[in-house]
Amino acid sequence: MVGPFGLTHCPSEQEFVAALRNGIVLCKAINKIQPGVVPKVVANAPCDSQPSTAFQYFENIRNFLVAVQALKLPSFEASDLEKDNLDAGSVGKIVDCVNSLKSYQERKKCSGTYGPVKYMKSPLAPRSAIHVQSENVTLGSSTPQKCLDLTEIDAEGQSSQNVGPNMEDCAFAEAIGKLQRIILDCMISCKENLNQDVLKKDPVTLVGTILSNQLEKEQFKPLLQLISPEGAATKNEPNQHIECSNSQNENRLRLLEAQESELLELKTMFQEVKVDFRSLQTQFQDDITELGHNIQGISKAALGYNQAVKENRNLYNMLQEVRGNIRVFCRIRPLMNSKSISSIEHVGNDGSIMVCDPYKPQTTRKIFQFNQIFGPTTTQDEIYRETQSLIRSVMDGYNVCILAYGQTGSGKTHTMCGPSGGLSSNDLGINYMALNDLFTISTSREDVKYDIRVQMVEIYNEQVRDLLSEDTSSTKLDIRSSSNGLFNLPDAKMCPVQSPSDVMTLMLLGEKHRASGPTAMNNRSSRSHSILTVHVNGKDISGNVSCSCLHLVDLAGSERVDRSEATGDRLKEAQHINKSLSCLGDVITALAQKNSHIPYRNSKLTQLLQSSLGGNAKTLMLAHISPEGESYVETLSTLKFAQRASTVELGTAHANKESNDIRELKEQVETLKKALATKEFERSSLKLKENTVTSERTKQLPQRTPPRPRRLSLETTSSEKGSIPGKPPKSPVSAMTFNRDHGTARDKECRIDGFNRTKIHGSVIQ
Ligand SMILES: Nc1ncnc2c1ncn2[C@@H]1O[C@H](COP(=O)(O)OP(=O)(O)OP(=O)(O)O)[C@@H](O)[C@H]1O
Repeated sequence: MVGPFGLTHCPSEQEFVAALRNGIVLCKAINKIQPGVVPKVVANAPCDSQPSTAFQYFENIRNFLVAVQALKLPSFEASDLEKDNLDAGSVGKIVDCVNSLKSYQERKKCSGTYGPVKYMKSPLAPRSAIHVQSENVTLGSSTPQKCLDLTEIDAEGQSSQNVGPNMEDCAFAEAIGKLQRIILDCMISCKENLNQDVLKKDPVTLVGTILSNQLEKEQFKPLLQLISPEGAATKNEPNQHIECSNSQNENRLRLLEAQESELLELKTMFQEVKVDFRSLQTQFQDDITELGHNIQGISKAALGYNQAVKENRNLYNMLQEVRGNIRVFCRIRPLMNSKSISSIEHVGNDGSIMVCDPYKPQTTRKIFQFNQIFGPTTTQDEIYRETQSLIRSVMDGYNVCILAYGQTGSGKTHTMCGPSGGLSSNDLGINYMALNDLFTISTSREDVKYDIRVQMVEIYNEQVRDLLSEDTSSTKLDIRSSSNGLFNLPDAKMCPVQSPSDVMTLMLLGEKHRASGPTAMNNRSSRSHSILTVHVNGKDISGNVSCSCLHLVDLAGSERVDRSEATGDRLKEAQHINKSLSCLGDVITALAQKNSHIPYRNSKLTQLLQSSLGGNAKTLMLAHISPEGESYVETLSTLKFAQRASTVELGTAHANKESNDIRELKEQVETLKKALATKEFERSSLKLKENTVTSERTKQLPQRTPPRPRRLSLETTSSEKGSIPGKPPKSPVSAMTFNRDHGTARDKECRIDGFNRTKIHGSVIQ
């Protein structure tokens, strides 16, 4: 059907398969049977065109197999044609396919129909590839079983050619066919591997090498005889000389030239690909370098930005410290309900937070700015680390107050007492960590001796209760106003602590006594405000003393009673909680607006927090928010409250430290004050006596001239003695009033104030 393609009448299986390997013959054949079924056949390239690649040849096979399958003829795998897969099964399949194609063609010719196909079975018995190779060692020594009989197939083609091919022509044609196949095989394998070494060779040398390599193989010896009759004649049959005609030589030459030019083109192509590849590689490297530069620039900018943000925050904190503002941190609890949508839109690393009602997305977003924001993944340790410096300043004599504020269930107790609400020693909150830290500092400072004492109270339904007393029901405490105008709890139990374990025991006791109960918003809701106060008194080796206190306040959570579903006792508690928080809000607002009157007296909570909110303490508010969209209103209210608190200026905090000299002077002042008080007492009783005597005398002698009051003479004498020149003499009454006011004053400022005034009057005493 396709004319001769270089096979002998009885080719071996390898020869047969090799002739079909490029798929050209198969495609041509099937196109004859079914015209156009393989529209594009990649043929052997002419000398002047691009050489076909192994891949393109593979395309031929693939297209052929698709067409065969479409005709429902027995098929084979493309890999069956590969040299390494020449086992009997593969060859058998290929032969079966070709035979069935042939019978299909014959049937079509006879009947013109495409009836069911009966194809011929392969004449090959299944044998292993090793057998096949070993049996076909020499050309022409094949047996009928080992070789394919293509006589019938070739008959048609040969009939059109000259009849009676002589042995010589036949052998030569065979040799040419073999030569073609060898070169084709080599080319295919060269293209498959694209081995640079092969392609680098001079094409003529390359073809020469290929040929000599192949021809040296045992099976091609007869071919060698054909090509080089002299050599062969001397070796084997000296009398049999095969003459090659000029035209045949020319053919061979042309073939070699074609191969040569193909190889050259291949080489050029390879060089071009290499150049392209190199330029691509260079471009890629340039791109990578540029990308690296860009990334470096971006990371530098990011670093700079972070640095600037950090500096900004530090400056802001410093400014707040100088102004003595209440510092505000905000902590966001993790979402408890996975079905809820978060109302937190963004948390910036500069302490900003943006919130939005997720159920009303059209409402405007609100942005708040605090000293620090802690996201839902922040750990207790991280929170403590940020508050540590503040807490540590207690040891340097500063009063410190940390307030946990927020709606019910937002995590205040979690932060202050730990996840278990302080009932377990395994998970700890700021309270415990702070005290632990204070002990660490006290042991590390060997030159200072510290005395640490703890008080723990709660404000439940507007009553102050001692949490460290065994019987809490009977320990209602009264808030007393001290001489310095501040409120305190002199009757609250003050427990000295020596170690963290003492603290733990006290805290567990306190938390056990604290009022808590379940609500719809929190299973274990704190129903009271708890205040843990740590009093620290330090004395160093030179006698300098410091005294300070740390208030750790866990406020009860504000709640909407419709949401907390509080009734009965819970409702009463909620009302008290909300009222006292509202009083706290009023105080904060008044402080923020710098009003002259601050309504501390409106609730027990504000009374007790007066020194922290309006004194010289360092105060930190830890605002807690729940991220659930359902709590958006409460979240907004907490954030607004915290924002207002952050504007409250307390003034620069002072350390309550006294050097030894000051203390001695103060003691001196105290002694002088006492002496003065005694003198005043004596004077007033003397005056009283004198008055009594005078009035009695007046009664007895009404006509007599009234005597000169002795008091005046006394005062004049003393004034003359001790008064400062140019200053008017002081009235003894005013001096007495002063001493009564200041004699009992305990706070530092008043004592210093008292000391100054006593100095003025010191001369009077002297
Ligand atoms: N940061 C957090 N990580 C994990 N769980 C938390 C966190 N904050 C709070 N919770 C959990 O949320 C629940 C409520 O917390 P918590 O009791 O501390 O709230 P609260 O603000 O003190 O409430 P209330 O004011 O009603 O006392 C608890 O189960 C607690 O474990």
